[in-house]
Amino acid sequence: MTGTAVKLSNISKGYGTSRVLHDIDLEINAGEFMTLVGPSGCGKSTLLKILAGLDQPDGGLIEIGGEIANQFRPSKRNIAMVFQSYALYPHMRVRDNLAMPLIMANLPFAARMPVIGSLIPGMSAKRQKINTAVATVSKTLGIEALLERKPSELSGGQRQRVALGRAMVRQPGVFLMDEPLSNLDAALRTQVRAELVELQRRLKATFVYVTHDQVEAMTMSDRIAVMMDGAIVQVATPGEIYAAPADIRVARFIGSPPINILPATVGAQGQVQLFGESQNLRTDLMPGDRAQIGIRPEDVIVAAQTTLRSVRSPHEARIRLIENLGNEVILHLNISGDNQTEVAARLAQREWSAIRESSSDSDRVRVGLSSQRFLVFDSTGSRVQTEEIHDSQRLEVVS
Ligand SMILES: Nc1ncnc2c1ncn2[C@@H]1O[C@H](COP(=O)(O)OP(=O)(O)OP(=O)(O)O)[C@@H](O)[C@H]1O
Repeated sequence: MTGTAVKLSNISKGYGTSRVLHDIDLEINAGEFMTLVGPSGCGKSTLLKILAGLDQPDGGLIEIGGEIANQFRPSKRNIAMVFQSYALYPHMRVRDNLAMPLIMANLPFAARMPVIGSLIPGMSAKRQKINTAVATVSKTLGIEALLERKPSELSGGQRQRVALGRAMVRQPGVFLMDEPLSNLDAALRTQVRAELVELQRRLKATFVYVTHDQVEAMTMSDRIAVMMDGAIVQVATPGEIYAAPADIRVARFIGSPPINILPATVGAQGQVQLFGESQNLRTDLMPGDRAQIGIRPEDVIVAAQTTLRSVRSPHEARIRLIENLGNEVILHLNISGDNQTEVAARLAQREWSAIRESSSDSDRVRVGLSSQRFLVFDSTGSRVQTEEIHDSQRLEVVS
């Protein structure tokens, strides 16, 4: 099984008067794990259905394996789809559920009858081929022991694997998956997530995977396409999406806890100003423009309030809430003097314990916001390039 490339150009779609997809362009490489991620209602499932042939676009081209596929019926598109509801035939054993797509594609109606079918010449060879394909897929997915069971006798994870097996038997070039893990509990989700990635690498198949879960998107994908309001805002690797989001909506959507967004302005020489103080960063924005600074919670420097160990040019902050996650701690802080500004900071548990031990004030900490870590967005939310002005006042923890 090898993957097939997919290209979507200018895809648009509306229902009634509302436009759901706006000129979508997306190229997916053969053998790539591409995830469509975005908030509920942004158009992910609609795009997947259009790719599958279950819905028609109002405009635009769908190319699968280099061929224009707009007019191809779903069964002719060399794709298989796995939905969140596994849609297994409840009255059939797992073996028959797995065989069904091949039976429908390869055996004429009469040959599907148990008795008459066995009398039609040439059919037993075809049946044999189908049995072999079912055996191969069950071995790949480790579900051989389940073949004689009905779906009601399976766990959620096992059903999910059977649904995947049913997609695999026809050896499609492209797998489309719409939230396939959402019916699984948290522990099983993590396990099946890893299994799916491993399977995709092994099959070298093209996966187009829809989820609203950013953790799934970040951990599974070669590349992620972030969708907002019917448009693709950014297509990039998980690392790039996290470190260099093109848009403030992408920055906010990826990362947990979410990125901190602080209001800023632009000074006379283009320097970024936060809390009225000039930062070591310059942008091409016009003096007087409004800007927004994004800083990830793990990039917020926290130090004890009452010890020598502190932060240069610190902000005083009051601790509003402590979320203890065991291995790490999320602090929700109010920057003093400006109770409107809330900042979340993420620390390793060890770091937090050290701060606690060295501080006599359990309500307050010092916070450093290093401009080196700032992502700067203009007033429309597009990220802008920045340049460091000088190095001498870099914020850092000093002893
Ligand atoms: N058949 C339809 N008729 C009318 N509107 C529809 C239809 N299908 C989808 N929509 C609308 O199109 C928009 C996009 O829906 P879609 O299901 O593609 O979003 P999604 O990103 O997959 O959301 P979710 O994560 O909640 O599944 C939504 O506003 C939805 O209400």
